[in-house]
Amino acid sequence: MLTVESIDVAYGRAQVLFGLSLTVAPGSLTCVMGRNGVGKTTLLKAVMGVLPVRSGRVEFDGHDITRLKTYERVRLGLGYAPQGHDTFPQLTVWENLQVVLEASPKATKESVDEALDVFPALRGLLRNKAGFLSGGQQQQLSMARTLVTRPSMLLLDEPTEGIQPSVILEIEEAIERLHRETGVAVLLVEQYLDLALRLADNFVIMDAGEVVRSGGREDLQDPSVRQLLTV
Ligand SMILES: Nc1ncnc2c1ncn2[C@@H]1O[C@H](COP(=O)(O)OP(=O)(O)OP(=O)(O)O)[C@@H](O)[C@H]1O
Repeated sequence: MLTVESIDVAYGRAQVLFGLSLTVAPGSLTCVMGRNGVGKTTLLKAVMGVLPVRSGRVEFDGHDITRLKTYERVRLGLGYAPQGHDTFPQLTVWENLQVVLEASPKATKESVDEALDVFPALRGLLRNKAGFLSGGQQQQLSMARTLVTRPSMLLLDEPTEGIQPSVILEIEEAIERLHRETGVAVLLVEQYLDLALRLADNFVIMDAGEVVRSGGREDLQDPSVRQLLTV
């Protein structure tokens, strides 16, 4: 469903991704792991079209999306919850969802309801301003907002980053539930090996802008994998 073929991505003169390739199968959950600064966020931004690729190709659901605008990729079924959750802090939870409902052709009142079914804790907070929510609640809102567009594939950038341990489990359960119940494919950037071990069907490990290891969940137990993730 998603094929990234040998992409190079740079910030000005600083190249960050070097001929990176990966595939994500329909309905699967693939975890992208690797030390800080290896290019995980850059990869997601390139897939979403937030950053241009210098060379290589990105294909989604049979479409060559390499040069498409971000909104066109969203229309094709890609959803993106960026690092640091990125909600509108002055708007209420309901208004945050409504923005997407108004802006996305595929969004309907039912898709808002379905998103809230995945994150039921948000139902009691609909009138609260997003800026006053806890980090964990904002993260849930960010993921719910993305679900409103009815994606067939969701890119999640470190949803557990900076979240207190008691809430991490809640977020993990929500990702598991949304993956299982909606069948959406997930490309998840995640630092916690334990969480990846519980959630991932497949994984890739990046180092210095390249994929250096990939495999199925069972391969994550391998000591050489742990070594690639240790600072
Ligand atoms: N806007 C930018 N301009 C220049 N360099 C950048 C920019 N954003 C990121 N970089 C650099 O690109 C490299 C990869 O960054 P990226 O955020 O993709 O890594 P990451 O693996 O997601 O790291 P982390 O786990 O810390 O989020 C880093 O060396 C970073 O300093």
